[in-house]
Amino acid sequence: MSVSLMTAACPREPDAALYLHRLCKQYRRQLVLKDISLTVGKGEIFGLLGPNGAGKTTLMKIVAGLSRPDSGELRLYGRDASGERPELKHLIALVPQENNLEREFTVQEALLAYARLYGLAKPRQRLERVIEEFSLGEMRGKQVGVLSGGMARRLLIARALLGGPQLLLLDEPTVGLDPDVRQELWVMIRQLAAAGKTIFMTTHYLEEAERLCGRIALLKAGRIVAVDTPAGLTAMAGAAGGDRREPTLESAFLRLTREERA
Ligand SMILES: Nc1ncnc2c1ncn2[C@@H]1O[C@H](COP(=O)(O)OP(=O)(O)OP(=O)(O)O)[C@@H](O)[C@H]1O
Repeated sequence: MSVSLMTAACPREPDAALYLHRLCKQYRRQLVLKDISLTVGKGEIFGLLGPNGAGKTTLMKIVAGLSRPDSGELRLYGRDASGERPELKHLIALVPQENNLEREFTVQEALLAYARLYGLAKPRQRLERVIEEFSLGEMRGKQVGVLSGGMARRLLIARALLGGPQLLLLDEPTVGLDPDVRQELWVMIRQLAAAGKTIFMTTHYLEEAERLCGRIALLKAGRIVAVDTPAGLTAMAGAAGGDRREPTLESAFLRLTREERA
């Protein structure tokens, strides 16, 4: 099957929350990201999918400003973000895959410490706002180390929102969580997007991507092989034929990301 790069209802660059053009990243001699071009509109829930080692976390880190691209363009809300960008610091927040909360702190202390570390104005006011929005009131005195996986994840997202970012980067937000908690987080993510936040997320759960994401980019060995809606990607797999079963996002994922191995 030949792979075409499809782009469904791609937002125009001036309106974009995130704009990437021919972005490349190399680690030692390995080219990890190759000519990544992508536009994510404001308020979108956009999924970045791909097999292990495809480059998802590397791309997340670059967008978050934790790593620099070697070449290419990166713009956030119309502003250049490929180099030093202190003025964009509060526009964007990354919720990492691993729980990096200080276990000895209480929920309240963890939030306050973060607000102070990032020099946020009115830290107590911000703290109270996220505690209310994330229903953390009963947990505020609890030690972080005793929180359930779901509560810790909720706290990580609340912490990321303290600075009022417009673009939220979620790296595998529901990994290791039970189905109930996962669904709770989906509701929360949808509410954030409905409130105007842009969500750029990675996940290995195709059902999650299908339920949450308006559009998905499939990354394979550092290259984007397709960008489309979940339905568009599924249809692409169906159109390729060769399989009598009903096409699914999973079959699309497997086809498109296994292509060159065949
Ligand atoms: N700091 C680093 N130094 C050298 N190579 C790295 C570094 N970080 C990542 N890589 C390599 O870059 C490639 C992409 O890794 P990355 O973690 O971005 O993939 P991923 O799609 O997030 O994978 P996963 O789904 O397993 O989390 C891999 O080959 C990895 O070994």
